[in-house]
Amino acid sequence: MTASLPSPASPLKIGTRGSPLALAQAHETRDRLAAAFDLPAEAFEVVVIRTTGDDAALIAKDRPLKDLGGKGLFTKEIEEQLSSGGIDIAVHSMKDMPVAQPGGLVLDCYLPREDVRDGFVSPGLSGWAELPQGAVAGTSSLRRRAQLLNRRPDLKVVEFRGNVQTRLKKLADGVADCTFLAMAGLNRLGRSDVPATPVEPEAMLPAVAQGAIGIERRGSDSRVADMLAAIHDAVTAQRLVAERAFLAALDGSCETPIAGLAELDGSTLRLRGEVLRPDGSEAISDDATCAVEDGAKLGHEMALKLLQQAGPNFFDWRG
Ligand SMILES: NCc1[nH]cc(CCC(=O)O)c1CC(=O)O
Repeated sequence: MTASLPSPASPLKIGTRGSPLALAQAHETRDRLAAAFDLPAEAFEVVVIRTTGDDAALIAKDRPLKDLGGKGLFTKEIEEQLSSGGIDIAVHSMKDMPVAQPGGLVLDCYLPREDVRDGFVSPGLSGWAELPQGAVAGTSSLRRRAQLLNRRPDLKVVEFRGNVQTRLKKLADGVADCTFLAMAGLNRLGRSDVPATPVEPEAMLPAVAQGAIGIERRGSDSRVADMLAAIHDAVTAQRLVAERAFLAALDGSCETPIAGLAELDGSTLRLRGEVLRPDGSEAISDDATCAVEDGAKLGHEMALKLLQQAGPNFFDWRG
């Protein structure tokens, strides 16, 4: 590499939200870059950026996140800092990222994907089949709510937000009988103490891009582009291309119950997708394969097929 590498005197600035999971992801990114270029950790500076979403979530603790504001609630300030040069890269959970980025910014570097599965958490139980009739599930995810009600219409779902600790406390206090947490988050936080049972994708298809970390950069910054290429995971990228094309064609903001998962078997890509009515009364799904390089096309076509099957008003219905 010809351009100069970061150093303790001139560190590469890594922007992130301040939650424990966001920090863990920023540190993983720093450690991978440091290892790839044989640099000390001090050649990087982790910059915590407070977002409108963080503030809104603090004020309106019991309201669904989707009611708190528009697109990119948790990324706006971070992307502003990236555009203006306050930071050099931004680390994100890809599950929370809109399908398109603001002009001048590029999001095409992914770290190796973690466990994609959701974890079912209910002290003493290993799956929702064991919950008694009418039990209460806590989740703020429209997807998980719709999927669970689709499989167990007798259950009641209540709004459940907050970090891992908060949610476990709510379970202990009896606010709900079970909750769901992404296995990826628990693993990245080293929380093997949390009694989470992984739910197989056949039972609950995960969110698009669940378990994947993406690193955003300025399109004009070729030094950073070269550095990120060294830690980029091509298989994760091929999977996310298909999943995000599926989401984009469905116009999936996080306000629609949508699930999608791509997996590779050699040069074959398998994509599974699901859309649901918010109340879980109906679920439409598809499962198809293609050559790895055709993932975007398959994602787009699968979305159109499901939209056609769903018909008008499918997503409008409020349960
Ligand atoms: N929307 C919150 C969010 N964004 C990413 C993760 C977990 C890590 C991941 O899926 O990459 C979580 C928490 C959760 O779903 O339990």
